[in-house]
Amino acid sequence: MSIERATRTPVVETTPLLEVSDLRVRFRHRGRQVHAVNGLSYRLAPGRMLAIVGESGSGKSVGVRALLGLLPPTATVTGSARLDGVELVGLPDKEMRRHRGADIAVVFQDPARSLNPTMRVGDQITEAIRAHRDLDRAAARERAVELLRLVRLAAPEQRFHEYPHQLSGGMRQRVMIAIALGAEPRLLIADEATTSLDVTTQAQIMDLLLDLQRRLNMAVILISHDLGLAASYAQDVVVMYAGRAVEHAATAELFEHVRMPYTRALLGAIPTLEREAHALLPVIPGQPPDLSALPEGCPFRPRCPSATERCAQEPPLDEHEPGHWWACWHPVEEASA
Ligand SMILES: Nc1ncnc2c1ncn2[C@@H]1O[C@H](COP(=O)(O)OP(=O)(O)OP(=O)(O)O)[C@@H](O)[C@H]1O
Repeated sequence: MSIERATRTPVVETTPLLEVSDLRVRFRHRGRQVHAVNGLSYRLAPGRMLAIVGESGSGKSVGVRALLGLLPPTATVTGSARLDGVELVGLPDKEMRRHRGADIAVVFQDPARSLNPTMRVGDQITEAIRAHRDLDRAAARERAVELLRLVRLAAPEQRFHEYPHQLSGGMRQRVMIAIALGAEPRLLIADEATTSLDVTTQAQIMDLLLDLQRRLNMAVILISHDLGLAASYAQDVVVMYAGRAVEHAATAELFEHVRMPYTRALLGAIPTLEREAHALLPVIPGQPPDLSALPEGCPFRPRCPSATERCAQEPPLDEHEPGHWWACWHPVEEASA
């Protein structure tokens, strides 16, 4: 996909670009097995933004790092993640490196740590472009300036020659996005990419991501603990708990017709002031389960007000209503939702 095609009207396609099914990630850690991702399944169509939300430790990051081959050697990944039909799980390192950056790119939370402090930002973008595309240095540099313009960095020709410390946090994150776009990926993963930014800059970066997603018909996965951000920008939402998707639907459907008690607890746990400030770290009474000693049955059971004996058996993630999946024996009734 090229920038030249950027003005193309996005096509709403239903064939998934990414199909994750029964993804599992275990870590060997101090003689124990940490079950970080436990049968995660979801789909993402091209040109859509999917938010993956959940409390800290629910497996959001590990679940996407597994797609990128960015897990340490202590991790074992099983299940399936197909990107445009290509199976990513078990892909040899060399092939994974080819896909990473080229087909899937990622922007992390901390641009200061992701950028090389000793290199001019323009050179870093140029390098990223040349790693994936057969362009000579001059053409790649021209393209780098074009990308800086695309991510709406003011005075891109001048910024090209600057070092990361000369830029603000928001500008650095724009540079990271430019680097991620260098190879024209089909899928961009933003892993808490705006969390360290102030509210105004956060909104600007999110507007930029949304605009790029639409103009380039790119799929975006937004990993966030901020439900307000997910509700404002994403078209689809996956709610994760203890390494599983527990509810999945289009955003409006999910927030208007919450069915999973965990999602409702997440929503209910957001204090109003924080909701307005978009600084959302929901607090639900009780603790998430120990991932090295997961309980039998529904993992939310010990914290769930609706739990019964039936919950000792794990509920499957089923499509109970068209486009709305949940994993619960006792879904929230419409009236009380
Ligand atoms: N290298 C590792 N070895 C052992 N356990 C790990 C490792 N990396 C992650 N984990 C565990 O996997 C679980 C899921 O982590 P993950 O980072 O995906 O959570 P998250 O939902 O993204 O949370 P946060 O919002 O805090 O980043 C956590 O309990 C974490 O401690």
